[in-house]
Amino acid sequence: MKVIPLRLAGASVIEPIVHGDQRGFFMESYNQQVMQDEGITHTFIQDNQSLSADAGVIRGLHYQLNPKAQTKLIRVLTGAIYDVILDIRISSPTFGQWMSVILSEYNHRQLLVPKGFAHGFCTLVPNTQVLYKVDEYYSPLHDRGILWNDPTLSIDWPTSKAILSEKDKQQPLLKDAEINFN
Ligand SMILES: Cc1cn([C@H]2C[C@H](O)[C@@H](COP(=O)(O)OP(=O)(O)O[C@H]3O[C@H](C)C(=O)[C@H](O)[C@H]3O)O2)c(=O)[nH]c1=O
Repeated sequence: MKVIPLRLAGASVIEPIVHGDQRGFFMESYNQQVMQDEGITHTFIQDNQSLSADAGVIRGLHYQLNPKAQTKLIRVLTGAIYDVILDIRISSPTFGQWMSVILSEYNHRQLLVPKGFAHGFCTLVPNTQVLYKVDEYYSPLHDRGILWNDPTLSIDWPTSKAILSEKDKQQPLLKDAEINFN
């Protein structure tokens, strides 16, 4: 497994070892000991899965407030996503900065998103299934979001049609969002 630190401190791309043969492939999509050996010591306690039926579905930008903030380990089972993370750690030198990574069933890449980041993705193909591990349970009371097309962020989402939940259509701008990350 290869861990590639990203320019937003704490975030990494993880590239698992893929064993291909004439049947297809096998990979250990998650191995706690291997992760710990790479310094990724989170204890993930919940697995999530979403299916997006169409390309252009945008889910996010979401986060949970402290003390229920979540580290997320994201991968794509089928399809492909343009995954976006936004640094919302108030004292971070990269506060308000975002970056994107393509995760797909073909590149097998995973994205480690630390606490203190808002997360979202845009599907690139129909029937995209995203799996992700989190190290804190879902807490609706602590669930927050930031508007996907906040003009101060100028996230260049790869879609002109943005299929959104009603909740995500009404998320606050970053300047109005409730944030409690140092
Ligand atoms: C996140 C979550 C949601 N739910 C319920 C709440 C709603 O009734 C339903 C759909 O939730 P939501 O619309 O928030 O799902 P997404 O828009 O896919 O949001 C997720 O995808 C973005 C990209 C993220 O990074 C977040 O982790 C997560 O919020 O599932 C649960 O029961 N447990 C959970 O852990």
